This record gives sequence, structure tokens and C-alpha cells, in this order.
Amino acid sequence: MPAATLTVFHLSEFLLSWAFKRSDFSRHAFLFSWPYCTAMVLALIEYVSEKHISWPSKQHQGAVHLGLLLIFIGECIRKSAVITAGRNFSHQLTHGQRLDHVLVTHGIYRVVRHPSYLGWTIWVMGTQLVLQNPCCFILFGLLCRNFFKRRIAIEDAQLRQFFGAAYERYQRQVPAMG
Ligand SMILES: C[S@@+](CC[C@H](N)C(=O)[O-])C[C@H]1O[C@@H](n2cnc3c(N)ncnc32)[C@H](O)[C@@H]1O
Repeated sequence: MPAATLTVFHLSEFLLSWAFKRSDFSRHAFLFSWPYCTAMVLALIEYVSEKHISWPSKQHQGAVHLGLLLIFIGECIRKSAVITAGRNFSHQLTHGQRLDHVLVTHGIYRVVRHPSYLGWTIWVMGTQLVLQNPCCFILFGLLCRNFFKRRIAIEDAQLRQFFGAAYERYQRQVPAMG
């Protein structure tokens, strides 16, 4: 199940990037960065070592079901953001404004300003619930919060530069991650 979850996530990220013919499309669209792979190896180590010492929490079916639900909800939020933003979405932050870059404020972007980050956070927390990894659940939560806090500050500043008053208005009206 965890392998299937990872395959669906990474393959769909790559295929959507290819389908929208995004300007930053490359093998990096699989989203296997070093920090991410390191985090997943840590999760695997926690899982295997706790399973080996018969950690009691590894037997909670409720946690597995809740984790699967979070994975599903996270994927839906993330993919609806990727599809709604279309070619305006890019895995890397853009440094100059592209000519075809338009501000997206409809669909899921009407409800939350950074839906793909919200979806990814929910998805990754779900993976740790399925594995019943208490340490990585907390660690990944803290890492996501710090990483996205910094990234959102940079991205908001760039988008204010690109779209001026329209983005400032959007930023006032719509919360960052819910
Ligand atoms: C990884 S995507 C993340 C998009 C958004 N932060 C989210 O969580 O759905 C980053 C790229 O999307 C662009 N972007 C973010 N929000 C946007 C919006 N509302 N309209 C158009 N482009 C946006 C940024 O300029 C950046 O190049």
C-alpha cells in the first residue's frame, strides 16, 4: 500500500507536468529531491525498527484507515490545485514573470491561496499515519510547517511583484493554507 501511494503521487506529478507542457518540465517533475528522499528513508527506518521491536502502535487499523483517508484528501486537494493552475503551476519558483503567467483565483484557489502545499502536507502526514510512525509524523509536521512558511513568504512576495494590487487584494481575501 505505501509503495502504491508513492507511485500514484510521483507518477501523476510527472504526467501532469508533461500534459500541461510546463516550461520547467524535466525528470525533476517526479519530485524526488534529496531532502524528500532522506525523509522517506528515515520513515522507512522508523517503520522497520519499530516493527522489529513489536511497537504496539503498529497494530492500530484505525490509524491506517485515517491515514488512507488523509492521503486521498491530500491528493485530491493537491491535484485539483495542479490542474486548476495548469501552466501557471510550476514545481520550481519562477524568478522572472513569464509572459503567459496569469493570476489564478478560481476553483480551489478561491478557498485557499496555496492549495498544493496544503494538499501535500495532508498527504505526507497521511503516509506517516499509515506507517504508524509517531516520530516521523511529528518531524514531518514540523518540517512542512517551517518549509512552507518560508516558501509561502517568498512566493507571496514574488506574486505581489508580478500582479501588484490584484495579488494584494487576493492575499487579503483568501487565507494561505486554510
Ligand atoms: C509549486 S507551485 C505552488 C502554487 C501554490 N502556492 C499552491 O500551493 O497551489 C509554485 C508556482 O506557482 C505560481 N503561483 C502560485 N500561486 C499562484 C496563483 N494564485 N496564480 C498564478 N500562479 C501562482 C508561483 O509563481 C510559482 O511559480
